[in-house]
Amino acid sequence: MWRGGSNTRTCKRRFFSSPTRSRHHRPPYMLHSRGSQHLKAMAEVDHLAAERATARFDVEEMKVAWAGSRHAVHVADRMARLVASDPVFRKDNRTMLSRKELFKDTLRKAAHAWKRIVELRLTEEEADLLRQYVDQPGYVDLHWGMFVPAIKGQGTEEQQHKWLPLAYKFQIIGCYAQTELGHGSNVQGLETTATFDPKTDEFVIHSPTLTSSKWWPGGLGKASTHAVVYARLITEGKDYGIHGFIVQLRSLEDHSPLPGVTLGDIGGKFGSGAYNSMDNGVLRFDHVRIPRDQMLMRLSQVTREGKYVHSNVPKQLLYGTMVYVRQSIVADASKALSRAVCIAVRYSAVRKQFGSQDGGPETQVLNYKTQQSRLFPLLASAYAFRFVGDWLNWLYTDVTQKLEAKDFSTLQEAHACTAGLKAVTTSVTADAIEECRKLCGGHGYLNSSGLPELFAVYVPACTYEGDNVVLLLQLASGKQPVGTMAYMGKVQYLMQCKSAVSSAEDWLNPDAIQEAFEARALRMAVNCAQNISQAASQEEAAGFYERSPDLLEAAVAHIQLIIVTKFIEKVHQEIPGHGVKEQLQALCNVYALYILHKHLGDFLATGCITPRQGALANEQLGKLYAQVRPNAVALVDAFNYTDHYLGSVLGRYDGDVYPALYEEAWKDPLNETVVPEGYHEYLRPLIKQQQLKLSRL
Ligand SMILES: CCCCCCCC/C=C\CCCCCCCCCCCCCC(=O)SCCNC(=O)CCNC(=O)[C@H](O)C(C)(C)COP(=O)(O)OP(=O)(O)OC[C@H]1O[C@@H](n2cnc3c(N)ncnc32)[C@H](O)[C@@H]1OP(=O)(O)O
Ligand SMILES: Cc1cc2nc3c(=O)[nH]c(=O)nc-3n(C[C@H](O)[C@H](O)[C@H](O)COP(=O)(O)OP(=O)(O)OC[C@H]3O[C@@H](n4cnc5c(N)ncnc54)[C@H](O)[C@@H]3O)c2cc1C
Repeated sequence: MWRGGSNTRTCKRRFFSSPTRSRHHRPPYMLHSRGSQHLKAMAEVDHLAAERATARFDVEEMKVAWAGSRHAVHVADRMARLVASDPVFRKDNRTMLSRKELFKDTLRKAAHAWKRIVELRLTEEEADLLRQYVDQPGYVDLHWGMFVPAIKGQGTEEQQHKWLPLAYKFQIIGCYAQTELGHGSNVQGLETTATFDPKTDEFVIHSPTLTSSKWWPGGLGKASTHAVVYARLITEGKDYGIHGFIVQLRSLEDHSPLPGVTLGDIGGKFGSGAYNSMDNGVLRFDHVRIPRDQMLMRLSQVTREGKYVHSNVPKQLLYGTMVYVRQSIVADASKALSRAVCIAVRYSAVRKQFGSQDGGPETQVLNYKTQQSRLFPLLASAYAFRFVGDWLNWLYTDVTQKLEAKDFSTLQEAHACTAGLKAVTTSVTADAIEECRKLCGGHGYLNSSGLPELFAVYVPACTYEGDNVVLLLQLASGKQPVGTMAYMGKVQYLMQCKSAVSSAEDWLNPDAIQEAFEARALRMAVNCAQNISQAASQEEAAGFYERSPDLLEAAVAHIQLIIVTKFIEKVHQEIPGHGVKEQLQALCNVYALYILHKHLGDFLATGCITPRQGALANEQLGKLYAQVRPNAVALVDAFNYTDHYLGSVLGRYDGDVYPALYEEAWKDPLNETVVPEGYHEYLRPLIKQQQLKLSRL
């Protein structure tokens, strides 16, 4: 009832095409010289072979641990290769396309992807992987990711029967039109109205103000024929709040907007390429009439007479589509983070700076302790997010099954976990991609590194599907000591316990880590509760408002505890493959001790550990980095990404970075001509003028 979509992992992102570039414009030495042969010869070398040889674990088995099963590795491999070998899915020039070219390219790729899906009779799992590897955000993401789930979750059986077959075959294209110009976070504040007219048995959809214009929905601007529109339901003169309605927007014959519908794209967005492949849109209604049966009526109904009837279910089920997408966003966080980390680790193993004595080899930057201390926690976070994503997917499936049986007991827990994990994993991932760019030095700033576009595509995840701060504040309500809150039942013990750690090695004990994280989260929550009641002698809401910055930090502590706990649980399981469990154990400890070190203030202020124990954690962290170092390249190989999917000259599997960087530069449109356009207009007159002035002196 609550979910709407399949649990297939999802991912959003960009595309691109590659305008053919003439090699004639390359300098002659690039075409025929010894330099070119030299570059070719170098390309046959695996610069990372020595790194791979030092790995102390079975990489193939780690691929299974990462992907979840041997079957998952196999399917992902096939789909990644299918995309990488198809010229339509080329993406090396995406950042150089104009907005119009990029959008058309997105339409072309989506159509081609669909053709391949039908021709090859791909399963839903395979089709979704194909969509991910095509790697270009587009209307299909919202069609499959929100429009279909909204109908599944909120539509009656008849409505599903009518609309889903049309959507499944792309006879209609849908989007999710909730956010307005004036309100996004505050869903209850939306202004669009759906007023029931009993005379005609229709709803009249209307945008009464400028701020009621729908604004942001992906796929709305240019592609969608239909939308699930969220509007205030008004019947018998009474406003019953926000409900979903299926509304046709464009003609199925010529794609023109239907009468009373005004719509378009909201304009260019952050970064080149990136999310600009998506047609986020604006939409206004001028008294548009739809049949009554296009209100999504699973949760509540309006009768032929106009009577409002609400089924005996929590009204928050209306938000089910958002919860579904939030859990898929958590799974996606590990994908985006692991891509960035893969690029930064491989490049750091290739890149050398300083350290040469008497002409000897320079130091790989990956050997610098500072590089390790910035990069390895991100590597560990990628694995941590992967496993917590799997757990959240399980939780989501479980709550969905319970809801089908009218058991709503875990609804609040699922909402809090999806909201909190979405907020923490996306914020960390966005920051981490930027950190990976810095870790790659100057070359990281080039589009060909893949990192600028990855960042630009990823960073709105901190905002869409719920602003991260707004979502974290949701954790502060309705806490009961069940599920992931169960540790709160140990309040008496956790409020006074003292960590027994007395050596750096003691921090390798998962119980020591678990206890410190539980005590910190609990004490921060209790402190907040006390401060709120002190701040608000009159009213709790005032105290909540006053202390909301502290609540945010307490919410983050709770979510970090969940991530650590799920990683520890994962490592306790049977994990096949030589050395795989040991590596995951090390990464789990890196993750936990890194968080402890970074948030040391919380642990000290709440008295969970002493300054000496904090120092021991940091000492152990350094030892763990040394343990990770020889395995680092193999640990990112285990993500099993093709060079096509990574889209980065720095992250190439063979580590042959320099020829690739050099080649890539010549593909820039500026290098199409030796003398730039504008030379005769602006440069030559300037130079000549100055020469003339000088000659007069
Ligand atoms: C090429 C062909 C390919 C073929 C492929 C085929 C296969 C494909 C298969 C799958 C593909 C999937 C693809 C997926 C891709 C997805 C891409 C997505 C891209 C991202 C797009 C982004 C879209 C959007 O952004 S949509 C808009 C999102 N908007 C928001 O998130 C708004 C945020 N605001 C809110 O959520 C709420 O308003 C709120 C929670 C902040 C506040 O709500 P409120 O005012 O109503 O509530 P209160 O704060 O008063 O709370 C009352 C009470 O309710 C509890 N609560 C709140 N929310 C929930 C909930 N969701 N569930 C349960 N309970 C909830 C709250 O805690 C309170 O509880 P109390 O106990 O305290 O009363
Ligand atoms: C790329 C992208 C794609 C999107 N796709 C869709 C889509 O397909 N369909 C759709 O319907 N929407 C979509 N959205 C809209 C998106 O869901 C909203 O932008 C998002 O929910 C944030 O809401 P807002 O813009 O109203 O932010 P605001 O709420 O206005 O946030 C502004 C600031 O106010 C703060 N703030 C707000 N409320 C509080 C509070 N109570 N306490 C403390 N601080 C607060 C926030 O933290 C933030 O710092 C998309 C947005 C983006 C960027």
